[in-house]
Amino acid sequence: MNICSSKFIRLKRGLMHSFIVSCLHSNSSKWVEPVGHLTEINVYNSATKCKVPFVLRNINYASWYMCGPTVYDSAHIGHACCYVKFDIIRRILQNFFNINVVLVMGITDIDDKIIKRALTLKEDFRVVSSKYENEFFEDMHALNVLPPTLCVRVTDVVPHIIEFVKSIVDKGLAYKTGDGSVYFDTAEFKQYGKLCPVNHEVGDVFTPKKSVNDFALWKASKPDEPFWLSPWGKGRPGWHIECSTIASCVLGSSVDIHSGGIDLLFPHHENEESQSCAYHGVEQWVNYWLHTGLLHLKNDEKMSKSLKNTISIQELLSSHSADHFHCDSYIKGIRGNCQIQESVLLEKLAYTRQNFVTALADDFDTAKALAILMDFISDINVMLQASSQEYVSFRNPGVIAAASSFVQHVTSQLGLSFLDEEKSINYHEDASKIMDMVTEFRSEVRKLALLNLKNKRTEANVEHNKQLLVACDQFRDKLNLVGIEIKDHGQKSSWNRAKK
Ligand SMILES: Nc1ncnc2c1ncn2[C@@H]1O[C@H](COP(=O)(O)OP(=O)(O)OP(=O)(O)O)[C@@H](O)[C@H]1O
Ligand SMILES: [Zn+2]
Repeated sequence: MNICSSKFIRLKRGLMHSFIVSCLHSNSSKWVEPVGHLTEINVYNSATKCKVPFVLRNINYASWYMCGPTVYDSAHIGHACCYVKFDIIRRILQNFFNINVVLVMGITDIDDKIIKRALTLKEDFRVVSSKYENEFFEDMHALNVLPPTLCVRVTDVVPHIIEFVKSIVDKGLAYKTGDGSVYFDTAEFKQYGKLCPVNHEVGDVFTPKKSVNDFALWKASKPDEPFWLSPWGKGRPGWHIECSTIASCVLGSSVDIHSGGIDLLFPHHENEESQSCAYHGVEQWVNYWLHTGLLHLKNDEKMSKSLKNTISIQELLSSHSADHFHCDSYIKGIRGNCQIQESVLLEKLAYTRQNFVTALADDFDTAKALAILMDFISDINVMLQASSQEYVSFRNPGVIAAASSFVQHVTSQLGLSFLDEEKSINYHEDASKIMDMVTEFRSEVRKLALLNLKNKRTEANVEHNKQLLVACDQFRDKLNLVGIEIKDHGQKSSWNRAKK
């Protein structure tokens, strides 16, 4: 079995040993439990800082908005970490709890960093952003991350953003400054500080903001910068308003899940929640805030494009390790003398099936679910490897096939690259058949040599048979060099892909 080790992930955020019905954190009082369909899942919500029951407003689907990348440079393994984790959660919702997920991703394709990069490269900002957007989705595809249901670029929704900002200004919750920018008035919006407690401090003399917490909804453009015409003059959207507008355009005034790396919790998500509640006139816009931990470097620095300390996704993919287990040769009958305890294995299979899903329902605890699965795999391997010297006449490949197909099914449902290398050989049926024939021919030669050695006819014969066995071993070693592992089991042999 090959499982991309990068996907053995810990999705636990903080210490969350048991489900706490009533959260002790003060934030819980600001969170309103949604009304609707109660699922079996409990989820850690950054809005409550504890696990809460996962309730869908509508049984037919879960609406999910995910902040996408700012496309001014190549994606790195920090992004891989973030999007792979959410991809696994999405697959768990879809494949283990039968929830129809509508996932919307916003792409920041206009921003200070993109403008700066475009100036350096002497390119139009659209050329830069579309290059890195395409590269991002190619990387995600290589990581087996499912594409979003809908992907929306900021530049596609600028008129909607202007309308969104105007509505907040009209409600008296945002103000225009002398340079033609518009700021959200955090002191005026009483719910500000839902995700992260804030002090309402006044602004400093160097900025036109009333409070340090106030943030730009609309930014006046500088000369030579890309701009859109608005009621406040030439400008472009602020960062936070993009996500609120895209998510609201597609998903409306209430969103089940909103996600991103933990670095986005404040101020990005705090600001998104505030301005969206202000725009829609609702108490709560997002019901469940999911955040993933960040990938740091040894010096504790966050891996990020702007710090230029990144490792590319391609580098990661070229060096992932693999594990193997050898059910196929037993099922096919090549490995005959394994000690398979059918009743023990069936009991273990039932236990694993049940506890695997129970772990996933507990805040998508993939670490625990995979530990349960790995335990099961190791039990199978122990039985497969415990070969007796005697030939075992009673074989039970059915139970091994059931165990193997369960493992393959759940790992593929999680999107893990299970049995990839073996699959790639199986896809090439010819290569697989050739290897079967090579192994069969070699075992036939070995068997004859071993039989003749046992009979010990003449000195010359013994020498001759020893040479045949040496030749068989040399052939095995050569195959190993090209990634094929031959294993001898008494008079029979099997083959599989060698460990990297
Ligand atoms: N090191 C990291 N570990 C985990 N997630 C990350 C990391 N860096 C970025 N992310 C997440 O990836 C998503 C896209 O982030 P973004 O494009 O802003 O990346 P970035 O590398 O942090 O860029 P910048 O340096 O320009 O801020 C966000 O949800 C963010 O939280
Ligand atoms: Zn966002």
